[in-house]
Amino acid sequence: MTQDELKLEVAKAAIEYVVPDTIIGVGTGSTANFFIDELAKIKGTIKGTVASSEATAERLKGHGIPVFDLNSVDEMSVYIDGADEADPGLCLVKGGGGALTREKIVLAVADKFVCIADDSKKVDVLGKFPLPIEVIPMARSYVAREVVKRFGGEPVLRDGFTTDNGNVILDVHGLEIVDPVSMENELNSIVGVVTNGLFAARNADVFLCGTKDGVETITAK
Ligand SMILES: O=C(CO)[C@H](O)[C@H](O)COP(=O)(O)O
Repeated sequence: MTQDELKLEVAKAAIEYVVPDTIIGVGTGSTANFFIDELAKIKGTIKGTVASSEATAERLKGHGIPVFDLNSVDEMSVYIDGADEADPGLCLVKGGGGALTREKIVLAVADKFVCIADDSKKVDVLGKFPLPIEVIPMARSYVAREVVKRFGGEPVLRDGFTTDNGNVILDVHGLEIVDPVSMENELNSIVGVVTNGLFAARNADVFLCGTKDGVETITAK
């Protein structure tokens, strides 16, 4: 099975978690795109969606799926999104597509987080994938120095990339992430950091993991 076939399988499986007559939070990335295409087939059963990026909003609207401004939404049954890494406790690294901040905001409103990914994203310890940090542009050098001072690693500016919020991304290579919750909180306390790609303080509730033997449903250990 190709990676795209695995992504399609988890996207289909995620449809089971779509609650009729509610608003659904939708993530960003290639796996989320497969989910959007599946959601289009049952669009009449939901009230609508909130998108975690401009790209996702565009794809949803292209299918004729209603997209609400988060400020007009106070209840969301589920948030469905991909990940770059998932550990056994379902703490995640996200932000490979640069949408981490809006993803975290949309997730904050949702009752449940269903992560969808192929099994290449399953890891024992987070940190092989460079950790994205969204940073206010004028603070990038300061934040990079602080990250190295506090955690080590090598922050690299994502060249030519601006987030939907007008900010830059530092991808931190070579981090040893032993305590994802405390690292997430401490990184967020550095002035100039908008947010970082650790989804640990609020982790996934369910991980639908695409394997060659089918979709494995994993809940946090
Ligand atoms: O966090 C993300 C975007 O900011 C994505 O969920 C993550 O990068 C996974 O993407 P893909 O499904 O394309 O592998």
